[in-house]
Amino acid sequence: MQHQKYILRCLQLAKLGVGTTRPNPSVGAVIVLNDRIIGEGYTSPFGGPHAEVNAINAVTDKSLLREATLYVTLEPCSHYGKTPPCVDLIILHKIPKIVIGTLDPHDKVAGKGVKKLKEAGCEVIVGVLEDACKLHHKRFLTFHTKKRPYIILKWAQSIDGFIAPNDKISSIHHSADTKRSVAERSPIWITNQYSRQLVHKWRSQEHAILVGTNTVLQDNPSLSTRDWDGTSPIRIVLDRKRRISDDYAIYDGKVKTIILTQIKDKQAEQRENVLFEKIDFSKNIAANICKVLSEHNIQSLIVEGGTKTLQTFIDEKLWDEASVFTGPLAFENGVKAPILDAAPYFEEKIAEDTLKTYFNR
Ligand SMILES: NC(=O)C1=CN([C@@H]2O[C@H](COP(=O)(O)OP(=O)(O)OC[C@H]3O[C@@H](n4cnc5c(N)ncnc54)[C@H](OP(=O)(O)O)[C@@H]3O)[C@@H](O)[C@H]2O)C=CC1
Ligand SMILES: Nc1c(N[C@@H]2O[C@H](COP(=O)(O)O)[C@@H](O)[C@H]2O)[nH]c(=O)[nH]c1=O
Ligand SMILES: [Zn+2]
Repeated sequence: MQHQKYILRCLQLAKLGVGTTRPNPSVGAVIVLNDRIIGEGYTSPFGGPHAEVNAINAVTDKSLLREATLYVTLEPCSHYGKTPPCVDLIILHKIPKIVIGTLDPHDKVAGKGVKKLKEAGCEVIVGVLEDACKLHHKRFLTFHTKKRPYIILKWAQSIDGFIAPNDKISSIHHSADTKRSVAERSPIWITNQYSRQLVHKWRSQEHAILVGTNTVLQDNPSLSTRDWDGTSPIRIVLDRKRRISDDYAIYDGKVKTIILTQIKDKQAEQRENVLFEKIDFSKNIAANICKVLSEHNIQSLIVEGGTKTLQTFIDEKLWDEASVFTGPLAFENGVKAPILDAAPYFEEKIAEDTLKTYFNR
């Protein structure tokens, strides 16, 4: 129980760094002596010290470390990256006992951290609150074990199961939408301001965000985190036939944007912050998308629609988590929401909206 209590605290700390530490995982660490926390820390933004180093640095009287226990969500690193190995510092300070949530599958660690600690005479316990630690490190673990990003599907549907009303569809098929200029295009909001702010928080935690062509043409989304204090994810946009013109917000140059297309031309590639990647749209599109994203070292992806794009990931079984909002509006007709044959793990209310969370297990 004692071990669980401190790993839980490590997890609380680790959550504070999510979205800022890539490509490193956001790890949490606490140092305990006589059932009291004497130091704690979490991973600094990329290039900065790891959680264990921050926790050790937080202990003023370093002599106490010789009798203390270090708790950490992930196996301490044993290799030189931007910073020296954490195990060396642990050994240097003669910390006798290390309790680890879960092992690090990274090629350069994978058990070597534990081995080095044991060889130095430390007592090492692995696997305390392991499932919770694996869930917390889901992006990093998925990327290194499955060689693809962790994939989160997200959409908002009306009470009668549509993601947009019909008048939006009619204008998709007349791409020269004469009624609304590009600047005037926006989503029909189904969810309330609190749900939308939560989505911006989620965006700040993910490495990339993907939408389909029709979503861009209809909504002109910016896919930013403007309602949350955090970095906007890399924008990934499907545009097989290059139907999206330069005046859409995705081409504003503010965030790195990758257009997945069949048509690549040198001139288009010269836009600021925009990259074009060719993919095969004839089959296994979700897998082809994952392949390109992995090549860009993208560790996580939130797919925000529309239905065709989301259903592609569902049908190819390439998703890990889904967040589905249901708002109080009824549309009667329109773009039907994706079909997800799964039972929710959680259901909660956000004012009048309902949020269901699914895991693909
Ligand atoms: N409420 C919500 O949460 C959301 C609502 N929306 C709404 O949804 C509507 C758009 O949804 P939808 O029409 O489903 O469109 P999408 O945004 O999913 O775009 C579909 C287009 O993207 C390309 N594409 C996507 N997947 C594939 C695939 N598997 N194979 C080939 N091409 C693919 C195709 O472009 P091409 O034909 O050029 O090849 C296709 O026509 C809009 O009205 C928008 O407002 C959108 C997002 C979220
Ligand atoms: N309509 C709808 C959503 N729509 C999604 O949000 C995108 C627009 O985001 P932004 O770029 O921030 O304006 C839009 O293109 C679509 O992917 N999301 C929601 O949480 N609730 C909603 O009711
Ligand atoms: Zn480290």
